[in-house]
Amino acid sequence: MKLFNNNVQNLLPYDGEAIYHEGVLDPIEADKYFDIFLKEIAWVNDEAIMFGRRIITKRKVAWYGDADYKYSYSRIDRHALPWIDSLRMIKQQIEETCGKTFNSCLLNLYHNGSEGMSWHSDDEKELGNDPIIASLSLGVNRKFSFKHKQTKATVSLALNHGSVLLMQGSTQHYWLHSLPKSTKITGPRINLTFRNIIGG
Ligand SMILES: O=C(O)CCC(=O)C(=O)O
Ligand SMILES: [Fe+2]
Repeated sequence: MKLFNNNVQNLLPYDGEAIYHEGVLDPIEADKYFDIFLKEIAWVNDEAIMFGRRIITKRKVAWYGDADYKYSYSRIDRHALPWIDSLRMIKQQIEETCGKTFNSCLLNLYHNGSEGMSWHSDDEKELGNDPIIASLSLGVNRKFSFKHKQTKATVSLALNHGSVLLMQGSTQHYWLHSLPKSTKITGPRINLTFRNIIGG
């Protein structure tokens, strides 16, 4: 495991901080966690209400946390499951590496490039004013993009196997982010976003 302090560089030109750390997990460790999470996480298809209709996504999700937090987005209430050992271990490793603590984790499973995540900000009130989000990527490398809400400036990067992207400061106020779909991508990816739910 690498420490975070070397070569810290903000990818965003203004109005937020996004710091990318390659190789936080070495490939063998990252492979191990990918296999464990694929098997052990209680994956479910995500639901959202759009234009008054209930949509079921192909992407799978799961949400774990310290307590039975209620968290709402896309107009659906979700309840956190209690941590399992493998998640507790990786959470501790991420916390030590980035020097922050987290009380919940939202996981995403993208089976292939036909699944992605559209433009959004993680700005739900449960996350507090300037949320700190640590996003661990496992599996195939995928493109990730930011777009500024006013200037429309974009910043893109690859999120590689075993990397962590830290988003903090005013990022969620000013920037949207997305995981674009790509027909070229045939393999699966698991993403863990560690967050803090305030006053859950
Ligand atoms: O899969 C990713 O890297 C992005 C996930 C994301 O933005 C989210 O869960 O809010
Ligand atoms: Fe997000």
